[in-house]
Amino acid sequence: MIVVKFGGSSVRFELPSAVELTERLWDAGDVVVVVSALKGVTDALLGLARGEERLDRLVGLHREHAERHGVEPSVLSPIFGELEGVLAGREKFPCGEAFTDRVLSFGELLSARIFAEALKRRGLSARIVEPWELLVTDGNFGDASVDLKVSAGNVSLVEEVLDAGEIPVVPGFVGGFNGMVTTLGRGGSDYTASVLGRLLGWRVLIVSHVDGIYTADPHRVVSARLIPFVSRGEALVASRLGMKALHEKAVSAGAEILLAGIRNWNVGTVVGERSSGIPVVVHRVDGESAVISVVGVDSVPGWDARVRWEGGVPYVSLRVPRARLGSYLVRIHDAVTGGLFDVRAFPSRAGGELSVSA
Ligand SMILES: Nc1ncnc2c1ncn2[C@@H]1O[C@H](COP(=O)(O)OP(=O)(O)O)[C@@H](O)[C@H]1O
Ligand SMILES: N[C@@H](CC(=O)OP(=O)(O)O)C(=O)O
Repeated sequence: MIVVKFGGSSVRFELPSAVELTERLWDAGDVVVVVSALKGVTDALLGLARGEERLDRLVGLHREHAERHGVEPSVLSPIFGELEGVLAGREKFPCGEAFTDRVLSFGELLSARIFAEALKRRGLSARIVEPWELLVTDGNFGDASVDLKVSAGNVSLVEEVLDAGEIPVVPGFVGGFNGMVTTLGRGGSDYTASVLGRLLGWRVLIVSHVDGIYTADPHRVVSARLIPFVSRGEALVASRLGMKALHEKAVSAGAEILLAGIRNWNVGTVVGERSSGIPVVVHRVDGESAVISVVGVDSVPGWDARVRWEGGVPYVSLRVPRARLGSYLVRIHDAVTGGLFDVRAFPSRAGGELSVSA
């Protein structure tokens, strides 16, 4: 039994693989699917809410995506009709933030519809579960937190779908508060999955373009290596300091999280009790400078930086010019991993011990 979450890159660029993985997991046991909006769509919806984006571009993008994957585009028409109504009725919302959140929620609603239809095309039964019915939030528009106690009472909405032999497809990133839609913060679909994992008592599989958590962003540091086990404390600090592979709130929700790549389905990292004791180099941009932090160490050889602690996890941070972020990342990564980190001493991925199964 597993909650599987597909990120924006996976649903936009690797939909057949995501659907096939879901089918394999479903063959092995119960599955709940959580999807993000197609990559780039949440930003486009933000533009739409601000009057800076055209609706027809979004309609075209989704219709084309549906068609490419054998899904009849007209299934999306009622959702676009609803979005048009929302855009025309801005004054009905109590505040601008409530309007924006409602508009943003359409990205996940559209991708869930396409995903559910794609599952049906493979002969599987699937049903969308309304996320605002399932996850009750604190009403903090744009960055809402889920009330776990209250939401626990709604898990039956997922169980009913499973009992009917159907795969529940839950649009991520969205919850509800007093009849209004609230979003859970950018990147918040991980959080949706983790909350569902916690409420159901199931493990969570986060599937994205990367196989797991690396010693640094693998798109920036070619020598970065996968870390098989990352403790919740380490993951929390790393995501808070800018590590993009996993949302901070997803870690806090407390479920055991497996991270896997969409192309090979290998589980590269497990986030839970265990730690591999390997540092993670993370970064975030802050205006004209960038802050590089190394999580899991109390010093960086050759750099004068003060150690800080959070939840028993040490880390050091260094501010560098933004324009030189790339070269600093490589230098710092190699300084902290070079001596202590013999790649051969660690399995390159936890997949050797753990396979993706429900
Ligand atoms: N330490 C890290 N380990 C793994 N990925 C990282 C790390 N730091 C940043 N990232 C970034 O996190 C992103 C997560 O994958 P992505 O495919 O963008 O997610 P999604 O499927 O949700 O769109 C990758 O683009 C990767 O470059
Ligand atoms: N679509 C939302 C939520 C999300 O989690 O997306 P992704 O899984 O693509 O990071 C966002 O862009 O913020």
